[in-house]
Amino acid sequence: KRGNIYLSGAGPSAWHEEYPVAKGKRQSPVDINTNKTKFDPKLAADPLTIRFSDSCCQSIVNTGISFQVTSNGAGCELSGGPLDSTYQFAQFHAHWGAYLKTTGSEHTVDGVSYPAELHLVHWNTKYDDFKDAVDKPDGLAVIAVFFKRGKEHPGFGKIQDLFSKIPAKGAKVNIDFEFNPGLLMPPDSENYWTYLGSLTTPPLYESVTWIVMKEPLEVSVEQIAILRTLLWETPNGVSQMYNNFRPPVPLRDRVIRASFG
Ligand SMILES: NS(=O)(=O)c1ccc(C(=O)NCc2ccccc2F)cc1
Ligand SMILES: [Zn+2]
Repeated sequence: KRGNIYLSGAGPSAWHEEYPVAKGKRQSPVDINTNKTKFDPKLAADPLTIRFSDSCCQSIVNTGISFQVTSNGAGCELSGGPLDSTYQFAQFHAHWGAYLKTTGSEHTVDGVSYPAELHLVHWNTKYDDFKDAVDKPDGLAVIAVFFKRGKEHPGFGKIQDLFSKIPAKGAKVNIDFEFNPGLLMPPDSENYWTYLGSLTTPPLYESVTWIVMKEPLEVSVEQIAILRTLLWETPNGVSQMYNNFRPPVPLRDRVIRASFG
């Protein structure tokens, strides 16, 4: 169906036709070549401060290209590290691959994909609101957490239990239990890479300071499979949602900094 940005036309490789910025200087995602990242002691000197609260997640919606847990941001703020101001949490969603495939994440590390990638989206509070911030060069900060197959993650499972309630694009339910997005941070969230990039879906605004956690979060193989039980529209009708990721694009004239040596 026309509406599916990954499956209509030639998919991500055709986005530049409608969104010329797709071939811009600070697009995302990128491959993180660990031989070319640069340790920046300033990132360690001013540690990233990630604050989440138990009461910040209001609802979960099927956006037609992922699930999205939306927050009013109360008590959920990000500052320090590469950031020059305070960013407020707005939502988290994910991107993933297909059954029995190793692809799925958007960022890759030394050319290697993870099966899925979580994005925790924050907006710069120097702007009035998310919509005002979304297209400014310093408007957004997104924490990316890779998922890897391992032990079950009961916390994420509580969110996945809601997937059956949002079967179609636009479907939305309230989250009536406490869920602290901090549960989705990897055990060690001091080690990260950071670079200036963009939204990874149209309109691809070059407004994101990316903070990519080095350590992946373990979830079970079943939980990776449950991501694909969400549904989306395709040219052949409604089907399981998968491969909702943009592959890496050229780094161009950027250096990815590391918070660790
Ligand atoms: N995958 S990601 O890089 O983390 C990403 C984060 C947020 C958006 C978004 O808010 N799009 C809707 C949107 C776009 C433009 C203006 C307002 C919007 F709500 C898109 C991609
Ligand atoms: Zn995303």
